[in-house]
Amino acid sequence: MWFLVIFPVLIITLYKVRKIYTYWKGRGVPYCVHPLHCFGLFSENALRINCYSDVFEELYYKFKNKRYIGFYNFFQPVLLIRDPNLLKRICVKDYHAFSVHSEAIPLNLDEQWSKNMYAETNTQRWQKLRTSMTPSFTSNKLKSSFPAVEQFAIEFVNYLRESIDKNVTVNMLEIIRRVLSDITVNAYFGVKCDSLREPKNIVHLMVHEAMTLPCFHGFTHLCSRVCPKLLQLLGVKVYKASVQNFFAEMMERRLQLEFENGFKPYDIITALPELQGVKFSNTEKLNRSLIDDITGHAFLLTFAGYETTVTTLMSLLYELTVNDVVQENLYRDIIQTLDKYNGNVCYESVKAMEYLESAIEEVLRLHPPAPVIDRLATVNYEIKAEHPNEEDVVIEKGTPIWILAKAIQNDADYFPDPKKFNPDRFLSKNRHTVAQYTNIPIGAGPRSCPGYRYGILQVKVIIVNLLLNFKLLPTEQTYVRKSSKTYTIRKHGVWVHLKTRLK
Ligand code: HEM
Repeated sequence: MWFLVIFPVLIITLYKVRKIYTYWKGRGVPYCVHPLHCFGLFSENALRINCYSDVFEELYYKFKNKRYIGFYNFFQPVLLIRDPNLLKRICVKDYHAFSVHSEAIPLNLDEQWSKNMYAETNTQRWQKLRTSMTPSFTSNKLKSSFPAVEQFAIEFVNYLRESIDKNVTVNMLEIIRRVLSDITVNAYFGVKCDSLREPKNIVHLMVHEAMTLPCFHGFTHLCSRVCPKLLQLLGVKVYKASVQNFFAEMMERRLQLEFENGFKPYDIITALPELQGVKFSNTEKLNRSLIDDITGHAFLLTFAGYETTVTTLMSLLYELTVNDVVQENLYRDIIQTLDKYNGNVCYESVKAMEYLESAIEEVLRLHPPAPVIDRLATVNYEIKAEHPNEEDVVIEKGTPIWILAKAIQNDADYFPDPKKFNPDRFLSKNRHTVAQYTNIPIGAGPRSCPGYRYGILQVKVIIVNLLLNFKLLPTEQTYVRKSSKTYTIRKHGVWVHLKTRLK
């Protein structure tokens, strides 16, 4: 009896699954077949079998000479882009047809998350947010944020000097996380912490908690792709309620102080459209839903800016530690530039360090914090055949597009000896050799990163202060490679032997 029910259900399910997984074949798009096909190749990541950027790099080389690849993310067909000209069309020329990001987190899971700039699908609301934020990253604004960042970098070096013996080996990951978390909460929430000396302070612990989004991990991640309704039923949010409340209270205090006493940490928050025209001249309590929205934006800035900056710094520290010649070139660049500025570490002198700029560009090429850039087709879009083995393909509205940034940036056709850390590639005399759209660590087009210059400023100031005081030497642990299964950052951190430089 049961058999009569189960058998037809099984046949219908198999038919539907087969229909999904023949989607790209039916369109004449080269596609990948994989042992874990029924969950899409992304399951490798969700099941913690492999790091997703490694999976994509493998695919990139497997489909050499193809401009795009059909792929399945669980039950959803996704188009992977491997050609720089096609990525230019998607992100820049025909931007209007791909103006939003695909859903990293299902939008109906958390209303507050869906309102932030990255997740916003309404292009008019996105434009308003973006326009309000852009002036916060001009050179003048960055210059005004310099003293605060420099102060944290000095504290960082003082801490290293105080807490270590003359020659010592440290894991930089936890220390860097603490410094950058202090810089971040100071900039957006106006709170001053000393997480170096008080690593268990509640604000730092909460930042850490906020950055480990449950939606991106293990079973919850699998559920968010396969059955988001289940997560809705279970009440799973992007951020835990305790974390949300903690930061909302901090934001409320910050805004009260700002509007009552003219206190100004970094005006990126007060520039937000939600706060335009709002009067806070009296002390009555601020509207909670407004505070929640503003906190949501501050969370995005923290999420988008903190983890990417930590990753960039860790990769740079690693490469400098294992490449002594590059480290010494950089040290020389710092000393020689500072000589021209009377030894002053200031916005202008740091900006003038060309080799430092090139080293950061090179580390972002080699280890981009975001290995894949995504878009969503907002209309049906035709990709015309350009090669004999291609057909015209219509990309249906609603199809996610994933651009294989890291794989492109590590392709020997664009960057000779691509795995070599070689900042010279980006010196002004060599820059013309870098082909357009082959290096996109901050994305491309109108939706590229608005805040990276602030992140890079933090990286520069910390590296300058560190190298002026210490030489970075490798130890056995430095060479152990255990990258995280989900992120590009080295999970076990970067072990460095610090040797005090004699002044
Ligand atoms: C080295 C540091 C950074 C890197 C490598 C980086 C990289 C990226 C990338 C790849 C994107 C997606 C771009 C696209 O889809 O085309 C992005 C978006 C974004 N980033 Fe960054 N980022 C960095 C630092 C920051 C900082 C410090 C902030 C904030 C202060 C920030 C705020 C944002 C925001 C708000 C978006 C979403 C933009 C939108 O959807 O319009 N980023 N970033």
